[in-house]
Amino acid sequence: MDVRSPHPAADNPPGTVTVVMGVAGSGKTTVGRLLADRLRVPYADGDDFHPAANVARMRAGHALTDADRAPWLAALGRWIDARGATGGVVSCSGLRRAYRDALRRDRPRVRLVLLTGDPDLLARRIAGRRDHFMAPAMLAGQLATLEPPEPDEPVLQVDVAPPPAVLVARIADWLAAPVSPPAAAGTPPVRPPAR
Ligand SMILES: Nc1ncnc2c1ncn2[C@@H]1O[C@H](COP(=O)(O)OP(=O)(O)OP(=O)(O)O)[C@@H](O)[C@H]1O
Ligand SMILES: O=C(O)[C@H](O)[C@@H](O)[C@H](O)[C@H](O)CO
Repeated sequence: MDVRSPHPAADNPPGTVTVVMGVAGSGKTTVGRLLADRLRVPYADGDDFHPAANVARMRAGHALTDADRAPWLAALGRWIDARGATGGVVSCSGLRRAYRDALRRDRPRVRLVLLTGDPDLLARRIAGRRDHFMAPAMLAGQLATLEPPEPDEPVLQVDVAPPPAVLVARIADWLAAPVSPPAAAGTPPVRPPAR
C-alpha cells in the first residue's frame, strides 16, 4: 500500500490538469489512473471522448485524421476547463504538436507528459491486451503520426520500460517541482564563463 501523503496543495495548485499522452499501448490509461489516485484528483480516459464515428473508424483499423480528432480535442478541452476546482488527470494521445498546443493554449494549469517506449515493447503490450478497439496493427500508424515534442514545448517525456509505480513517482516529482518558463524547457543549462 502506498502510505505517502499526497503532494502539498502548494506544489500541485488547484486546477492543475495533467494530460498523459503517448501512442496506443504506451500506458496512458494505466499510468493516468494511478497518477490520479496518487494526486487524489478525478481521472478521465481520452478514449471515452470520441464520437462514435471515430471509434468505428479505429475498430475498422483506420487511423484518425485531423478533422476526426477536432471534436475529440474540443471535448477533452471542455473536460479540462470544468476541472478548475479539483484539477485532474486525463489521457490523450497528443500525437501532433498542433493537438498539444490546442490542449494547453490559454490553460496555464495544464501540464503535459508524453509516455515513450521502444516500439517492440509497445507492440508486445498491445498484443497482451484484450477487449480494446485499437488493433495491434495500428501502432505503426500512431508512431508515424507522432511528432516528438520540440525544445520549446513544456513536455515531460518518460520512457515506459519501468513498472507503472515508478513512472507515476517520476511524474509526481516533476509536477511538484516549480514550473520553469516554457521557453527554457529542453534548452541546455547556461554555463558560467571559463576563467
Ligand atoms: N509501465 C508498464 N509496465 C508494464 N506493463 C504496462 C505498463 N504500462 C502499461 N502496461 C500494460 O500495457 C498495456 C497497454 O497499456 P494501456 O492500455 O494503459 O495503454 P494506453 O496508452 O492507454 O493504450 P490506448 O491508447 O490504446 O488506450 C496494458 O495491458 C497495461 O497493463
Ligand atoms: O489516433 C489517436 O489520436 C488515438 O488513437 C486516440 O484517438 C485514441 O483515443 C487512443 O490512443 C486509442 O487507444
